[in-house]
Amino acid sequence: MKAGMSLDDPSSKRQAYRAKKQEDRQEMKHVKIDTQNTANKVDLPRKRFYRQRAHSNPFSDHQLEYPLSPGDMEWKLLYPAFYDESTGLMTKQVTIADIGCGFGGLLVDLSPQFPDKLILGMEIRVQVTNYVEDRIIALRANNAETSAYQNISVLRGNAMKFLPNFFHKAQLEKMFFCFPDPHFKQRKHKARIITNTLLSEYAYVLKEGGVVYTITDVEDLHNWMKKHLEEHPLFERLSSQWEEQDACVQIMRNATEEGKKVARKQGDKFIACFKRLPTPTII
Ligand SMILES: C[S@@+](CC[C@H](N)C(=O)[O-])C[C@H]1O[C@@H](n2cnc3c(N)ncnc32)[C@H](O)[C@@H]1O
Repeated sequence: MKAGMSLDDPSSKRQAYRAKKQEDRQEMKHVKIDTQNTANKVDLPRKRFYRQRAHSNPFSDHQLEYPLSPGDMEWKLLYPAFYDESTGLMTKQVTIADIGCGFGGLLVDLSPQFPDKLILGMEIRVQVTNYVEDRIIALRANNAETSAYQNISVLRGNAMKFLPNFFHKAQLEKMFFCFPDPHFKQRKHKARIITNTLLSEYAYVLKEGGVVYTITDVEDLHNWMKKHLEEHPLFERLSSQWEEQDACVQIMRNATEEGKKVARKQGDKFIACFKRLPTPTII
């Protein structure tokens, strides 16, 4: 705690809470959960201690850590239960990405739906990423006997800059863009997470037949995302019948914190899903 602060001061309470959580996080973040030890219950993190400005500029030079190439990424630190010590290799690779995962609601709900898939949230804001890490630590520790939530993890990253550093070509099966920042003003549109150039990068890391999921409560942003995806030669819109039968669409509608906020206000939710088309052969 900083000198001159008292514990009655809400900001010092937050500092103390964060410092304690930071300590626990360092200790437990990369730990392989002992499935026999079900005694170590961990409190779920409290969101109010992780408040941060609503927006982080994706063009700023944040101090971000990222691997030089996907082969350099130490995934065993994020998914220790999927690391085979005898071979020194991961038994699975990440195939589902939640881009701008916020407080992690989608990750938590997707986890039991896809127990055999590794799911990664990428989030640019530090405190929000810390919250999700602490949430996953608590869920793993509190469900040690079933080994639940071992398949989800989060990392702090700028998805608009470094995706190909993390993922090989055609590695991903699904990418979620749930309630992305709308950047309403025209001069800010270039900061939107779906643009022509970025779509080519997303197409690179997605496998053929993979799916881009989008949902927003802002109609203008929905039209923008739809237009850019429709115009891109490597994506094709999936039908509303397809959306109706897809389990992820149902989860995405209700799981995320933003989605819940919109539901409370009885706002609209606009959904559009697109399939990654085969890359044409150049003759
Ligand atoms: C409006 S919130 C939605 C969060 C979550 N998907 C949900 O539905 O509750 C958008 C999130 O995207 C994150 N974000 C914005 N730009 C990003 C970027 N370039 N890379 C990673 N995360 C980003 C923001 O920090 C924020 O948490």
